[in-house]
Amino acid sequence: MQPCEIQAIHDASLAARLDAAIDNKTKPRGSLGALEKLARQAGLIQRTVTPSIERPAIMVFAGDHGIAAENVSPYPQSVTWQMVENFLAQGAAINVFARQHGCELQVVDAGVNHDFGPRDGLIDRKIGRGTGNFLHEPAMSAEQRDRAMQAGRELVRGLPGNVIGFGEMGIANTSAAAAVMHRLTGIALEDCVGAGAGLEEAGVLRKRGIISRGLQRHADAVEPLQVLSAFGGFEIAMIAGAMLGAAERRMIILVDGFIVTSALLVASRLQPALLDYCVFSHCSDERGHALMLRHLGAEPLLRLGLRLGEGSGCALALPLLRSAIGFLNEMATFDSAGVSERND
Ligand SMILES: O=C(O)c1ccc[n+]([C@@H]2O[C@H](COP(=O)([O-])O)[C@@H](O)[C@H]2O)c1
Ligand SMILES: Cc1cc2nc[nH]c2cc1C
Repeated sequence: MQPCEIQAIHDASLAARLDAAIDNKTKPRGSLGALEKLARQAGLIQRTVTPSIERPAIMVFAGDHGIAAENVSPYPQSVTWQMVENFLAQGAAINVFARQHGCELQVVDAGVNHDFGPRDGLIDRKIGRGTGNFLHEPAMSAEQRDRAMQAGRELVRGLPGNVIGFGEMGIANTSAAAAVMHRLTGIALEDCVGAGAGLEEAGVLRKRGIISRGLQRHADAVEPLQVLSAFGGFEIAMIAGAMLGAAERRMIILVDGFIVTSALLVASRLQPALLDYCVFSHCSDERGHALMLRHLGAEPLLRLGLRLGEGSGCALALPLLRSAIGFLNEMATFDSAGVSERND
């Protein structure tokens, strides 16, 4: 990917003005909890005390994984393209939630093992027909990885709004994400590998054994970009690049579940200030997600036991972001409403 530099959002004087604006609202200080942090973050990202949400979008990136050949998922690989068809037909959970919450949805073929042909509503950025099986070869070449990241970055440049959520669809991508997590964080493999789309415990143990062999096969992959090409998916690489592109444009980034957060693990190693732009929509039920979030110092907004992907958590968190920005812009102050302030 071409060089990029993300600026930290810190600005002491704006932060002080935002804190004063938040504290002057007619409420006990701090009583809007996480919404206050969110309002402050939105203001710092947009460099204003009156942040706004304009044309929020969710981008769902789909890709297939060579490691699926090892039966690490309870579902066949064909579900990836079938779910893409479902997205295009407006029938998936993310279609419902995006509609409900006034959010545009874009579907990107990052590397599905299926020929869709030219299709209305499907953005074709196919890097290949699925990645290589990381048990035997790198998931992708450095050239494919860079092309995927650049494509993600450029897709975001074309968006009209200032809020973006990221989702994914890819059978076996929890195996890719678990390998990336283990290698980049050093967290024990058993804490990184979970049920994915619904394996029983015996299946999870088997999956862990396969990922462990893959990790040994690529023992030399240690730098973030090496780890991404050894184990990652085309959708994971494209999301990593798109996140960097979104932060370059100072957009608010909604982070979904386990796989999307693994893309952030990679991208934030390259540009740590990227984390300033991220809103962590939820903590997934996938085993490693809570630890992944803790590793990033992230506090998720929701804990709903979701483990779907598709960007579903982003759509569900969008109303909370609206409420945070809404209270900052619309609530009365102690002064304007004639309400008495604290005694001290
Ligand atoms: O977002 C999550 O936290 C999440 C957790 C578990 C599974 N998924 C979804 O399930 C698929 C991957 O599961 P698997 O078992 O095939 O690796 C993929 O399409 C993801 O969108 C998503
Ligand atoms: C049916 C199905 C839908 C999904 N959506 C995201 N990941 C998924 C995995 C499966 C198996």
